[in-house]
Amino acid sequence: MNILEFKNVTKNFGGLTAVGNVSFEVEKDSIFGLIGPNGAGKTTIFNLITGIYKISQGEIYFQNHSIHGLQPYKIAQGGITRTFQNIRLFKKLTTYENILTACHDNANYGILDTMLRNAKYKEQEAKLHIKAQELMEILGLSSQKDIIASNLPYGMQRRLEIARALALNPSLLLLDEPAAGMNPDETIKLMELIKEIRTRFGLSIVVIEHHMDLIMGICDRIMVLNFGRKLADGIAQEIQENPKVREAYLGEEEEHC
Ligand SMILES: Nc1ncnc2c1ncn2[C@@H]1O[C@H](COP(=O)(O)OP(=O)(O)OP(=O)(O)O)[C@@H](O)[C@H]1O
Repeated sequence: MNILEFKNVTKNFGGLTAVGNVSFEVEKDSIFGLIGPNGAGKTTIFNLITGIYKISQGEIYFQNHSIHGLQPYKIAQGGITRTFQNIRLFKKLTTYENILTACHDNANYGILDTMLRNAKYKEQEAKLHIKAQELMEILGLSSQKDIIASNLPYGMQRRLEIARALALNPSLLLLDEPAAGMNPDETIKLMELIKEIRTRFGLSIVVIEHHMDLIMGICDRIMVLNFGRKLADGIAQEIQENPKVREAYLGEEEEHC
């Protein structure tokens, strides 16, 4: 069963086609990799899925329902959350406060409950704190609990962003270059973490990455974009052996890795 389907999706910015007639499917519970050279259209695909950009042509289905025209907050509430290439955190809040704030998006008490500090409020608050604590532990952030986000090492900030995205209980998680700025050791640990959260939370994941080891090591399927067009898709071995991909992307990237 597919959790996400792109059917002939195009996104134009004036005369520029950032994504041109792209179709692909993401199978439920899988990790799907999105790769391609700079400017290939990868982040535009995330912005189309999350409703930040409106598609010019085609259709996007999430759990078999079109998400065309839905506001970003509706799409997030429906179960798609993401991290960003440029980390977005509450920089002056601590690690714990950042996670707890995200958990509060799921709170279902009203202003009156908050003012009265009644049983409903207290019960919900206790649950949110338990959840924030759990996420902090799973993401390996417990020792950084009271550290202000902007003072965290870069790799920890990326983990914190993932924790915040998970706080919204997604069924599809979009990770935009989660290993950017990480050293090889941090990248290997992140690979293990992504696999673990997929299993633990029963998630499907789409990941954009330039680190080929990470993509090839964790993805069930990979799609390669080049100049907004789909160049190839398949399992890691098929992608690695595809001469068009090697020419357009891998050869160039191997030099950087
Ligand atoms: N809001 C926008 N307005 C105009 N052009 C845009 C906009 N967003 C993206 N583009 C253009 O669309 C193309 C694809 O950009 P996109 O950011 O999706 O690439 P990418 O594959 O994510 O690149 P990178 O690996 O560098 O992040 C680029 O030419 C970019 O300049």
